[in-house]
Amino acid sequence: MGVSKKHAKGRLDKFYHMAKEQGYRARSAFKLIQLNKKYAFLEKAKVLVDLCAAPGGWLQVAQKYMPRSSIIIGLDLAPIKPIPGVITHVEDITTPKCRATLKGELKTWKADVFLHDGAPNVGVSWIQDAFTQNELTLSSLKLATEFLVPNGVFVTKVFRSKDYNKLLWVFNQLFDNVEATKPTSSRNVSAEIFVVCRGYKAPKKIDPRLLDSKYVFKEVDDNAGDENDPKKVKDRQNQILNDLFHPERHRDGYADGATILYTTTPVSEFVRSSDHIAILAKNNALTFSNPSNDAQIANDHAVITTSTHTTPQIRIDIGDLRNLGKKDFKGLIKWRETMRIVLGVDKSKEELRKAKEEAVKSEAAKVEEDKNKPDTEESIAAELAQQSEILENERKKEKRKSRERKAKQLLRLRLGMATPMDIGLEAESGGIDGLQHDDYDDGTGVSSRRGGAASLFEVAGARKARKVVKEHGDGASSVFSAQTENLDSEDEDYNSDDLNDSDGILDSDDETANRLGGLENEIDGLYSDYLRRKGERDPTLVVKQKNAGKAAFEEWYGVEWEKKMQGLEDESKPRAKNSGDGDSDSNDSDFSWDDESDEEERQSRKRKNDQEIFDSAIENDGGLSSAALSKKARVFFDNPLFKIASASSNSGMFQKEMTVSDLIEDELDEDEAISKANKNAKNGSKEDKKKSGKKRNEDILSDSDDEKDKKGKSFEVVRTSKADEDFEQTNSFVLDTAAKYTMAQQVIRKSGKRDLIDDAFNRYAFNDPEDLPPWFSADENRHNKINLPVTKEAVDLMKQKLRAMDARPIKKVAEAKFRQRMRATNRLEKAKKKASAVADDEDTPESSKLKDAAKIMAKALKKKPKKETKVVVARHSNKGIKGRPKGVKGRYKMVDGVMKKEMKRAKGKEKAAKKGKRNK
Ligand SMILES: C[S@@+](CC[C@H](N)C(=O)[O-])C[C@H]1O[C@@H](n2cnc3c(N)ncnc32)[C@H](O)[C@@H]1O
Repeated sequence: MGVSKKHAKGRLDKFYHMAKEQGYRARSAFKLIQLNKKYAFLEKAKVLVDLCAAPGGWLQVAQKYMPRSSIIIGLDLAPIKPIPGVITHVEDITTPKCRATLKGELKTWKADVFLHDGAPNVGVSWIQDAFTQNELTLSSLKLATEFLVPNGVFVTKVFRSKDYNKLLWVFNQLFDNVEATKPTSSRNVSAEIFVVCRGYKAPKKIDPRLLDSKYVFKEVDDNAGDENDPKKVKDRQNQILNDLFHPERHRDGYADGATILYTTTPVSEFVRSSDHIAILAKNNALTFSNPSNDAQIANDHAVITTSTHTTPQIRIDIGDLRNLGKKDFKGLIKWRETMRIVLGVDKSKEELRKAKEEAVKSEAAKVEEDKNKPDTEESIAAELAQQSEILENERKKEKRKSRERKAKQLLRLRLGMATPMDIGLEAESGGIDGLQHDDYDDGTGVSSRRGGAASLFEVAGARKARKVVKEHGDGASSVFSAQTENLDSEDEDYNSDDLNDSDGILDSDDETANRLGGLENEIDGLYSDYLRRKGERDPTLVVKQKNAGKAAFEEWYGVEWEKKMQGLEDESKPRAKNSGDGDSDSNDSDFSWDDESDEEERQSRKRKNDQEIFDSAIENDGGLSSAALSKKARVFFDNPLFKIASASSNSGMFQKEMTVSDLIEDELDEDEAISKANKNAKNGSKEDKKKSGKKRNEDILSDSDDEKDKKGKSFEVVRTSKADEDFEQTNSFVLDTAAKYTMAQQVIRKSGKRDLIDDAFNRYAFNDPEDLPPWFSADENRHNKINLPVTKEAVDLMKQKLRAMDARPIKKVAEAKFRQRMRATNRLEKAKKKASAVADDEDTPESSKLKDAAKIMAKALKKKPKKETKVVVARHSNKGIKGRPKGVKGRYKMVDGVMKKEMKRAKGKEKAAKKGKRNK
């Protein structure tokens, strides 16, 4: 069969491979095998005629299954390669010549079986274009009726269509038993079906109309009259396309009206027709034939054949439309579009573009022409109105933008992010364009670029700025109020253009002041809330702030302190000025967000300022009232412990005015005292040690009054009498050192409290072993072992890992094992393939199939015996030779006599050892 590989590729299925394996020329061989399996007509047949037999798959099957020395004749349009015991002829089965050839071969014989597997196809000269598939079937039946023995078998391929039933009816007239069947080897997507007609009636006379296609089939064109309805044409095209791309829809047969006849259409028609999809669907092939000798078709074909776009692939595709895939169809449709351009039916893209350009040009020329026409009064008025509207819109837009800018600027001013001087200058220069609104945090009113701690002072700065604005007199305040007004009207104006008209109206001064005050309070309130929330959310903030030099300011003394500080700060201002620190006033106002190099300097100045404020606050207060404390701090200091402590000390919470530097010094002193005490405890006599052991804590905490005076520090003497020791030890916790202060801070946090307790256990509390009770020492000796900073589980895990690492085979061994496994897998795969080929072999009986497959698998699984290495002693003729010794096949190893003896001895020892083991 002349089918190109490309077209056959879709058929490379199981039966294709099986046919290849078993030496059949066509996969269709399995169709006959399966039909014969069902109806067993080959084994009994002596004479068989195969019509449309090329390439000869069915002939091979017939030759295999029919008794020896049977007569097998094959006919086809295409030549068939010789098959032993098979006669073949190149014949067209529809011609009388074929009939004569057959008669000449059969002579007086009649055939027991007639086979027909004909299908019109490309690759041979299709002289009978007008013949259809089922007409071919009728032709084969005609031959069969002439040469078939009574009771003979006729097997034919039929395509399911509306003609199918008509054919069946004809078969039933001539045969006793007619059965249609579809072997599994026949593709589901194919509409072919096989009809096995048995028991030929061999009537003496057959009505010629029974075998005449004109009478048997009658074509009805269901689509007649639809051509003028574009919707129907489109729908039909879609339907056809769908069918083309989804052939599996035809599993149950083609719909009525769809043709399966071998039809062709001239290529020219396909290219020119608008119903090209239908042409693709209807026809088996497009040809360059011109039956009506039409001049245009001839011309088109000449152009198309010579065109470079008509590639060999396109020629193959148009020659066999039935075998095309979706991609091929798309390719053909694209090719058609190109051909239409080549033939001048459609315009190319370039031409279309040019046409479009032309159209645009002519339109522009028309507009130009209109322009040059003298203006009428109405057109001038309309144009004027249009222009003024545009101008008005632009003006409004500009106004809105400037209002927004001003509002933002004001907000910056209030948050201390800009100075009134800036505003004054910028206002004078007609706007503040350099401001970036990224610098805002709308939610809290606090700049996103500054840390929370610094913000407190920035709010103060903002207030200061406000003050300055007020003091600045009319000019500055008017700018300020103008901006305030704009900020107030911001909500209304931001989104509404309709309110733009009120832009220029300013409120009175009173209203401005009221609004300003309200806004100010609002911002203050928001900021206080923000600080409080932040403090509550982040317990570590206290420590952070302390580290930043703020000395737990807000957390310990509450936000109320902010106000106090504000007052102090305001007070300190003139002082700073008086002291000649000319920059101090401009500290805040000079700061610019963009000038980051000044940030550090500013921070250090701020810290200094804070320290001053903090110190003076302590000076003024001499302690802190509970009202001034934050909620957390208040809860902490409400503990009766502090009340007792403060009552006993009678000096408020801080017994002396302590500055941050004092606290640090205290801490250093305390450390000194501890180390001193430890030294004494170590170096002194036993007695001293005892004393120091008992009194060490006292010493550390109380220190001598003299020393106290010397240092000028007021350390509290904690213990007054032995009886009070316990009570005082627990109740006299006074925040008089930095260490205690830190501890107090730690107590606030839950985890900190826990850590504090844990850390309080001190194994060095007793330095002298004699201080310890004997049971403690014994216990200590028993349990005091080195405590590794790793858990037992972690060590065990590591041990396991190391063990696993040790157990891993070395690389070479692993590789060898892998190679071994791969070889085994490959062997098994091969065996599986062989076994499945055996299982699929239709010719082998089931019982032997199973045995064969089992044998193959067993062979594959069997371990190959290790090749033995022959030991050859290098003596006599083998002495000193190079290469393989004579008469030795396979693997060998040359050894000298001594080596052989040694090997023997080693083997003997091994054996003896084994024996000994067994005897034991
Ligand atoms: C599907 S193939 C047959 C395959 C065949 N049964 C085998 O097993 O090898 C169909 C064959 O019908 C042949 N054919 C189609 N029309 C024919 C005709 N009018 N005369 C003879 N052979 C024809 C084609 O040449 C083609 O080789």
